[in-house]
Amino acid sequence: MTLTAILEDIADEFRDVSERGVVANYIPPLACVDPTKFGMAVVEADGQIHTVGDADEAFSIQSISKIFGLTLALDAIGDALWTRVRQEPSGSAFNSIVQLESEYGIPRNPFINAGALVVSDVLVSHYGVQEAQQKILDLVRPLTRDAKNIVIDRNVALQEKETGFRNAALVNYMRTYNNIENPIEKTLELYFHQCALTMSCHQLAEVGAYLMTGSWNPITGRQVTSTLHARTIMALMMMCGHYDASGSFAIRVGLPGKSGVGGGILAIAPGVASVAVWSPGLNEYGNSLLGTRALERLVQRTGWSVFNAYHMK
Ligand SMILES: NC(=O)CC[C@H](N)C(=O)O
Repeated sequence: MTLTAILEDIADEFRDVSERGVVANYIPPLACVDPTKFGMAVVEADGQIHTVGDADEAFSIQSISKIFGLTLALDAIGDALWTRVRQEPSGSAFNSIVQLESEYGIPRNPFINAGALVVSDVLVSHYGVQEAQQKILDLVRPLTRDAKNIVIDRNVALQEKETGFRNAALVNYMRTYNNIENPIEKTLELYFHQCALTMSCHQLAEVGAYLMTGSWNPITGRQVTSTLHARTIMALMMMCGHYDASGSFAIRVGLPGKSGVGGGILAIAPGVASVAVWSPGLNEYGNSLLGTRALERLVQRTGWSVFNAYHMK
């Protein structure tokens, strides 16, 4: 069976499912997204792409953008980043504050909100708010064949700013431990704008393909980061990419993955495929309900889990 046929099977299976999770409602524009949307895109190692459903419709990638912020921060300051954020799973919700007090304002990892806010603060110190936003766009846009609607949605960023009290609390709290260097408004501004990156599954699978190859984009041949940074990012995706559901994602799907509250997930089969899925309804952990199930199905059909011993046969 071809990959395209497998994707069509998966989309067929989920088309009429009524239990689709709940769209994120704490960021007003995300609350209006149609929960029946479903798209999937797979880029293979040779750059070939397969898509199904709403794979060309742009959505808010939210926390998936933390991958790109982290890529830039590692390239900017290297290992110095790890003095300000750790490399360990948190076992708590994406927006949790509880560990910060007993751990002196040092977040567990760069994929929970507190950690991503530190990454944003690093980028603000290094580039300034405006230039850092441009750096993020300049990182992702050249990695896809068609980047014209990859934008930062200012309305999403603004509306999140107006309701983002929890993120403001996290930054303020870390500042009391001197783990935020800039005025909190600046760090938050970059964070909200980064989260408001908008692209389709088709584009996201192409943009993420530099992780699949271990550092370069298979479409353009362009080197994106170092192999060490790509490996670090994927290890963190495996351990922390789905917050307090990262363990069950690793068991069910077995691929490094990163979710966002817009309902997207980017998952990487190293050396094999870069996969993006979008279904806006979320489970209780804030990860796409059907997106996770679709990835689980894909791996059952292809054997792509990194924990499969099939390649040893
Ligand atoms: N998990 C997510 O996608 C969270 C991102 C969102 N912008 C927030 O900070 O709450």
